[in-house]
Amino acid sequence: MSVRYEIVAARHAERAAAKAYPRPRNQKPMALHFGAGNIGRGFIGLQLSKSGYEVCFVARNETQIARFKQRQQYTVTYADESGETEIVRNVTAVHIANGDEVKRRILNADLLTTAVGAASLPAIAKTIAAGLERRLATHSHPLYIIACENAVRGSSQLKKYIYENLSAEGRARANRSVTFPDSMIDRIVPAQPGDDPLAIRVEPFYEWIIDRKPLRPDFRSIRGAVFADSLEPYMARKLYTVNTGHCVAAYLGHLTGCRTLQEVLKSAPLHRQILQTLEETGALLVRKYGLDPDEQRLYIDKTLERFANPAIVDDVARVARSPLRKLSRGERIVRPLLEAHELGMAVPRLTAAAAAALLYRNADDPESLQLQDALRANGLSAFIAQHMGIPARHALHAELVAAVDELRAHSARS
Ligand SMILES: NC(=O)c1ccc[n+]([C@@H]2O[C@H](COP(=O)([O-])OP(=O)(O)OC[C@H]3O[C@@H](n4cnc5c(N)ncnc54)[C@H](O)[C@@H]3O)[C@@H](O)[C@H]2O)c1
Ligand SMILES: O=P(O)(O)OC[C@@H](O)[C@@H](O)[C@H](O)[C@H](O)CO
Repeated sequence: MSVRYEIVAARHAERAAAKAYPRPRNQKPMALHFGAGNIGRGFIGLQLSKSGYEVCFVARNETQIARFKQRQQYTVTYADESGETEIVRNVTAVHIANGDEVKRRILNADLLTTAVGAASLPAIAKTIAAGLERRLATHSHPLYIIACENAVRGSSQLKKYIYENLSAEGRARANRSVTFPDSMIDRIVPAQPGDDPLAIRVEPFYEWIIDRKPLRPDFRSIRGAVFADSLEPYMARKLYTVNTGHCVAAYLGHLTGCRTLQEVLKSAPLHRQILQTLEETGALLVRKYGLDPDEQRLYIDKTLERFANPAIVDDVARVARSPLRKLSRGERIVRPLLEAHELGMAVPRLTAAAAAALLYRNADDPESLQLQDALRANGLSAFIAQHMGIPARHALHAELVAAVDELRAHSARS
């Protein structure tokens, strides 16, 4: 193909794309969602479809993509006594490696969401930037990009990765028409057994809180989402209760040979330890983020009930996954440890939970093997200082080392 032909073809494509806006009134708004995994199908796709969007998943699994294209719908079943099932309609999918199709979808999207795992944001940012570059050269229709990950200010993180891959002109244009509201999502969607690659089973509870500040009047509301002027307290409450509690349950449960969260919560001593840890982080949330103590107590009780939900089977391995991420400084273990310490609050249970995380090893979890390799190669103290960001001079450092020693001694005895 000659260079001249390519230029003419590209201009033709851009002119055709420019005509796509404004979109005909009868056409549904379009959402492009990266990651057709548990939360993508079990929460984000469902809410977007209910909000009137046509949803296209950007996925990696060929079988799943073929089924999406063929059926254009899938089912979500609620894990409670009702056993109710909803049909999610107006969905399709495209493979992440199909660059042209992904770009075309980005060109026409009104909303772009992600649920790929925080570690995959840099990788998908490249793909999104390539699509944005083309879109922004063509039209300036507003686009909202919301990362729905367990990550602090995930959309802002994604924005940074996308901007690193945009040209200077692309960045200037993106500043005018692309908005990245941060959000917090909560729904337990365990790994799904079964033959159907699309059907999904979810707990009935959900929370999706979106930062209201950057939204303009053109933002199309999302069914079930709540808009908050300050995301921080909601984010901290969820991270330090649901995710810290989950971690404690999974890492302590793993040490005692439990395979599911349901099994862990049935053990009275483990249940007590999880509760006591959440009382520590709860006290921190009340003090630092001004939460109401009674409401926090109810939130903790509800959270433990959700963990124990007998209508789902949530593997310890899923909840414990990626311990290097979970042991990093801004995450669910170290962040509340440091904040509590700064305020002079004692957190022995949380320290013990951190020790359990440090001992986590599962042959199927590559991060857990890296963690154990790092501990073997450089020692516990170096890991606590370098990876967890708690230097040797910090009082918590010695407390953590002591907690790990105690847990190792205890494991050796039992
Ligand atoms: N499952 C839950 O209970 C839950 C609840 C709240 C938040 N989250 C968060 O949602 C995110 C997704 O979690 P999940 O449980 O759905 O995980 P999952 O493994 O079920 O789904 C992730 C999906 O992203 C896809 N993916 C990963 N990297 C990709 C890439 N580079 N390109 C294209 N696709 C890619 C995977 O193929 C997979 O389908 C995580 O950030 C998680 O912390 C999960
Ligand atoms: O997804 P992760 O690995 O960050 O954390 C595991 C679980 O704690 C998490 O997925 C919860 O189920 C979820 O955050 C509930 O909303």
